[in-house]
Amino acid sequence: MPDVIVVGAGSAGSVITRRLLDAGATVTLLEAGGSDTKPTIDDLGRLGELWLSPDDWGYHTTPQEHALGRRIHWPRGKVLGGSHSLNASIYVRGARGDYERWVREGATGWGWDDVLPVFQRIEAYSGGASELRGGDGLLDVTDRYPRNPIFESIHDAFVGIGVPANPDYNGASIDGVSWMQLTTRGGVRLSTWRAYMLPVAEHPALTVRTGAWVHRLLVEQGRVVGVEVEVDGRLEQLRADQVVLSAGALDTPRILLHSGIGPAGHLGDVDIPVVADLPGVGENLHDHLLVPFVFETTARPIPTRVEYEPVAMVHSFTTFRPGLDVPDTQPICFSVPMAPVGDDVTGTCFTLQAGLVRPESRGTLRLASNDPHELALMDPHVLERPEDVASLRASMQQVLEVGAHAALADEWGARLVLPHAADAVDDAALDRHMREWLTTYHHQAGTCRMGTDERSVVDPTTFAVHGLAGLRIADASIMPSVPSGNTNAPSILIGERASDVLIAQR
Ligand SMILES: Cc1cc2nc3c(=O)[nH]c(=O)nc-3n(C[C@H](O)[C@H](O)[C@H](O)COP(=O)(O)OP(=O)(O)OC[C@H]3O[C@@H](n4cnc5c(N)ncnc54)[C@H](O)[C@@H]3O)c2cc1C
Repeated sequence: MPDVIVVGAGSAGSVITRRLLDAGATVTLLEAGGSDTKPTIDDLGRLGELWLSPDDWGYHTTPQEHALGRRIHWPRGKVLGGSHSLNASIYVRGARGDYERWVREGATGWGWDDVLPVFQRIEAYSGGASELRGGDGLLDVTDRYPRNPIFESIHDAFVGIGVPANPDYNGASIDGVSWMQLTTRGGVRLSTWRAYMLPVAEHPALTVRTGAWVHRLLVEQGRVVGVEVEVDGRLEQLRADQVVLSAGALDTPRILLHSGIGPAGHLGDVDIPVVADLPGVGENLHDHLLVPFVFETTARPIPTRVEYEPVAMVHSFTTFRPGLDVPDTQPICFSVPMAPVGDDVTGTCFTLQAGLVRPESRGTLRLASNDPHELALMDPHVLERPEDVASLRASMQQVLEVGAHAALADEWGARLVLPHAADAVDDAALDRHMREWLTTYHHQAGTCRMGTDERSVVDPTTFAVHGLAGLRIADASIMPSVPSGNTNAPSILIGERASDVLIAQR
């Protein structure tokens, strides 16, 4: 019998598996997706080709009332490496205040001073080790890559409108405009699957099963004893001493609900017998949001992308909302159009995406039925809270100012083509654009949040699910609230800290 079953070979699950193997455990790693050997995975600039491909779960939200009733596509990695195999590989720890907020939200032991050494342990930072950065971790983090000149001008434009340049947003402060730090090696995507697991792929105590879709947990007398998994259309039962769910913010709660672990009322509605009445499972669903502004360059073309060149290199963190100690906005800039433009646009295009990263709106993930094959109902309630609209509006106004700065408008002849400048004249027009074009920033979190109150799901110290033995959860679902930056590094952090606990308790 294997010691541990880990469900999900994504950002967190790959880390946990490696650390457990190093500590002498026997591990079965179950991954619903397949191998990560495609060139589109290697090359960060081709990430868009992976969306709605077999490597993407291809999820969509329910119709969003405050986004003109649109269903928003939520790509999620269904492949070794998980979402780290189809993301932009931007490495952002988040702000000190994000983790202090986690503590206030009930995640005891997750303050900045607790997490900093773990971030350092993860990183092999191109800038080298310091009292704030790690130099010899398993994951390469680099800002040393050839820079496309359009990004030099975008960076200059941010500085030109008064945003401070920050040479290391993962250092003393997150604030300001920065060159992104990416998880690549030799220019090629480096997921945690590749960094942590490939070197031990032949380990005798490791079994990796791809195409293994876990439907539910096996629970006997309050103890999780294994999983039911679909492989090639057939159901199997696998047993272990411990099960770790690292299936991500959308699939971890889905597996729990199909196991009868969740709000009793909802489970009754979909005819699933209640194993544990945990009202917080599937609650607190939230995400970061983006709104694209596409500019055509009429004075000179953006140099053609070369192989492995990332299409995003610059981002910026600013706090607009009064009373916050962390940024509420993080615009992200692309050297390509990130939304369709009209036939009249013949030049090259870049995109400045306004970004909301301190959302207050909260939604739910629920089951449509007791059939594990059926899409879950994911309703993040985007833009329900007025604070979110205000922050996003401020970010939109900031990127319009950046686009109009001489570094772009004069040097490149940048002109707004989405929305057309004539359609971006007043608040009402910008509000329409926001709701029409809003997309995900891909940072869903919080659906099994850590805490000790009655609506929390996971104990912040042990990673155990309240009231159940034999089960741990370690992925983006346990974040009490999404940090003010991209969620990959915090998910890896969660994987590292969960493995510490599992190893200590063996
Ligand atoms: C398109 C995109 C771009 C992004 N860009 C960035 C970025 O640049 N920087 C950043 O910091 N963050 C980014 N993110 C977010 C970041 O990748 C995620 O927050 C992070 O990967 C989450 O890690 P996780 O371990 O929680 O889940 P995942 O990495 O998603 O891992 C979950 C794994 O579980 C598997 N799984 C799910 N259900 C089952 C099941 N029932 N049975 C078996 N296996 C299952 C999945 O296939 C997957 O491999 C992006 C995400 C996406 C989708």
